[in-house]
Amino acid sequence: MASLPYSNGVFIPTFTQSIVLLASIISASVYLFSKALFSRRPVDRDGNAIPNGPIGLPILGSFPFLTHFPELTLDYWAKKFGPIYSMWLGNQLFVVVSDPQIVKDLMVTNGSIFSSRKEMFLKSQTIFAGRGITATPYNDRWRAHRRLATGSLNARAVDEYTDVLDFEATVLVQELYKYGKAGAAPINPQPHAGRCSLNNMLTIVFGIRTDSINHPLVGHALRLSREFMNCTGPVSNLTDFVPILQRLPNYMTTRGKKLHSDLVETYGGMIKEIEERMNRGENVPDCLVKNLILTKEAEGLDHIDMSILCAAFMIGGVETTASIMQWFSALIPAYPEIQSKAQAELDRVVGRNRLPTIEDEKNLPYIHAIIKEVERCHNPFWLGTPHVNTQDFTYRGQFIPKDTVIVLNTYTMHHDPQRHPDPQTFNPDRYINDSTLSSESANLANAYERDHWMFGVGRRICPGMWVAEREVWLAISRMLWAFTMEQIPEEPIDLKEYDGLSGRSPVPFRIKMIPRDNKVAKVLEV
Ligand code: HEM
Repeated sequence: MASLPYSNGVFIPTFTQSIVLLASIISASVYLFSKALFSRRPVDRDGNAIPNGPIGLPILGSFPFLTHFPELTLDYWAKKFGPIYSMWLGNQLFVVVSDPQIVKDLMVTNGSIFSSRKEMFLKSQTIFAGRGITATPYNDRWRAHRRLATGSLNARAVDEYTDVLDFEATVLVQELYKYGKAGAAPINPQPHAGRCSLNNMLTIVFGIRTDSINHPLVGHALRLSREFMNCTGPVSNLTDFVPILQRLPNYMTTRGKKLHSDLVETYGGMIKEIEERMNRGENVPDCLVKNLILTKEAEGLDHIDMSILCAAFMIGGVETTASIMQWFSALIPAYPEIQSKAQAELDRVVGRNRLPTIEDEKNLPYIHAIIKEVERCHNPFWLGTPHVNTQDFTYRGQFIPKDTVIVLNTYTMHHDPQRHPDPQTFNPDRYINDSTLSSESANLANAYERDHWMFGVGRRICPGMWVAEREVWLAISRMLWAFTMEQIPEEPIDLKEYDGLSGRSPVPFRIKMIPRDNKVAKVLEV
């Protein structure tokens, strides 16, 4: 019997044994990896495989490539793998769609299949506790919430509170004037834009507003929205895709639970106050919460449902519109010639004795174009809010199994050089002949003519887009009417970096907002 090569009880292989051992390990690894790979490329009954895409790492999939600026990685892969490709994040299959016609075919034409949501561990299960219109799967609960949301946000409802949006836009410009010391002091417009959006949502949802940027609710509500944006993101949390991590204590889960209780405490607390006032017979202004309280039995809503629905409004409706105003004010100081052109248009149509109003919008195509271009260049949700298909589906010979997460790759579509020549350049002229509202553009028959994809698509398209467009238009047209916005030479503005994971706004910056003439103080009454 051949003696075994032991030394002090430790196995020391000979050269030949080492080769055999190494070869066995390699072939076992190759076998396991290719088996995993094969099982990760499902096929339909006819043998059609899922769309091609990056291979990714074992267990993690493509997650490690998406941690910072994920939209740039998705864009890179779109160029490599084409307008529809797949990727795995942990155990979850994603299909990334980067072509308007494919988006339309899947999410609009087959909207009955592609309109659900994945109940992500952190966002849906932990923070929203299975409620909240944004994260709810395509079911009766979602339908009820969507009906309630649309009732408060559709075009007709928005007409009814345009005076609120108008008032808050004036307050915004007044505040920028005062805090910027009539152009003498540098100012960061971000918190002011945040309060403008916050007040609009507070009025629509709770029938209240804050009277100053120092009101405690301003800081608190903006912190909650920011925390939500920092905790969630369609491809940001490994916990969502590696189920074992969900059972282990971890920092993100703790943060998610804390955020859930803060949202319920804050917005649920405000709902209770309104209900108490209604029970005492006090006059409560018309608002979403009043409507929810009056219909909660008929709609089968409990306290957590109502709290999370209101939280979804306060999150979805504040950081987003504020973000567009913030990107605008971060970007526009670098383009004095665009400002001058916009101001010439405003002076011609509106004059210097009053602020622009929503009725002026149709006569101010260049302002309209500036806003669309800001939205194209700085969509706060580059990855949108992904949809999920509720049935297996084969599209152009590519299999998309049930429960796949479908990502609308808006970065690639917003930077398609065929649709937007020289796409990295900020150039409002590209929209000068597009007089549509985004809510109208979303319904164009030709998907390639849609202005941009910022509000999502299909049955889950943002129901807040009418209010958002009007609010943003009033704020931006008035800023342009009142101020020349200038960079501070020693404080360059970083437009590449951003804050937030799921919704993005510029990192803090300061500019000079110089009143254009002495009519500004007079019209603003400051
Ligand atoms: C610039 C502003 C806004 C942007 C960029 C934005 C973007 C989006 C996007 C991308 C979606 C997902 C659409 C999809 O699934 O395809 C969405 C959904 C939603 N948005 Fe907005 N939004 C904005 C303003 C608002 C406002 C002002 C509200 C008002 C409360 C709002 C409320 C909602 C709600 C409730 C949903 C969930 C819809 C559903 O899942 O059925 N959003 N939004």
